Amino acid sequence: MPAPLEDVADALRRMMDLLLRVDDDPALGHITSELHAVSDLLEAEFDDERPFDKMLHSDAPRHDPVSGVENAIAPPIVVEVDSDGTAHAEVDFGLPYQGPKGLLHGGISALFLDHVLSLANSNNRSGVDNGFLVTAQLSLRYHKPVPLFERATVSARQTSIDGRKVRAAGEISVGGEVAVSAEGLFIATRIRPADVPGDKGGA
Ligand SMILES: CCCCCCCC(=O)SCCNC(=O)CCNC(=O)[C@H](O)C(C)(C)COP(=O)(O)OP(=O)(O)OC[C@H]1O[C@@H](n2cnc3c(N)ncnc32)[C@H](O)[C@@H]1OP(=O)(O)O
Repeated sequence: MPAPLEDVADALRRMMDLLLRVDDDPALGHITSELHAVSDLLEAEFDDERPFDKMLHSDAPRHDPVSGVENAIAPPIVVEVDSDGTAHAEVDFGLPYQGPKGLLHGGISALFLDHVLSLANSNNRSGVDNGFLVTAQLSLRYHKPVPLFERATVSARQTSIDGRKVRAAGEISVGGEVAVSAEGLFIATRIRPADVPGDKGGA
């Protein structure tokens, strides 16, 4: 059963989508008041439960803007990793991710590719220094627009390990055709997870 915070994030996703479907209307003033009332309630009743510092260092995968089940910005996608190390996820991008009319925003493509390339690397770290693997370079090629409301596959695989430098490549495909391809260089930081108090996950 999903945790209550996941349910709340899901309700917020529904609302963000609906808000992009309505026209500007004075009647929305009522909705604004209702939303502020909900935020006031959150501030008053729950604000102290997860101190900001704790939130920054724990359970990062639950908060991130791509897979984070507690983050309404995330669809969220579920990334699976095959035995050969390929990471992949399926996603139907909706209106919150729109750039040109009916098409995916190019920056959103970069965000999702960065994330899935990163997971392809973090799931295959043998021989890599034990720092956080962070993106140092991300190069994208936009071959075709990605249509909204169609099943897209985001996939990635590690391509090389060279000391602290790890490379991965991937693509967003729709209908079996590559729409966006990416190559990324990830570097293991000198700071290690063990140096960060309370860290439970992340890049
Ligand atoms: C929950 C899932 C989370 C998913 C997270 C998705 C991934 C992310 O979003 S990570 C966040 C975005 N990225 C960042 O914030 C990174 C910011 N940059 C940094 O922290 C640093 O510049 C960092 C760590 C990349 C490199 O710094 P530093 O450790 O000092 O590197 P340094 O020792 O100088 O260089 C190491 C090697 O990398 C090379 N290098 C360093 N930076 C770059 C770069 N940007 N491009 C190419 N090469 C580089 C150097 O030339 C050097 O190569 P060599 O060993 O051959 O001489």
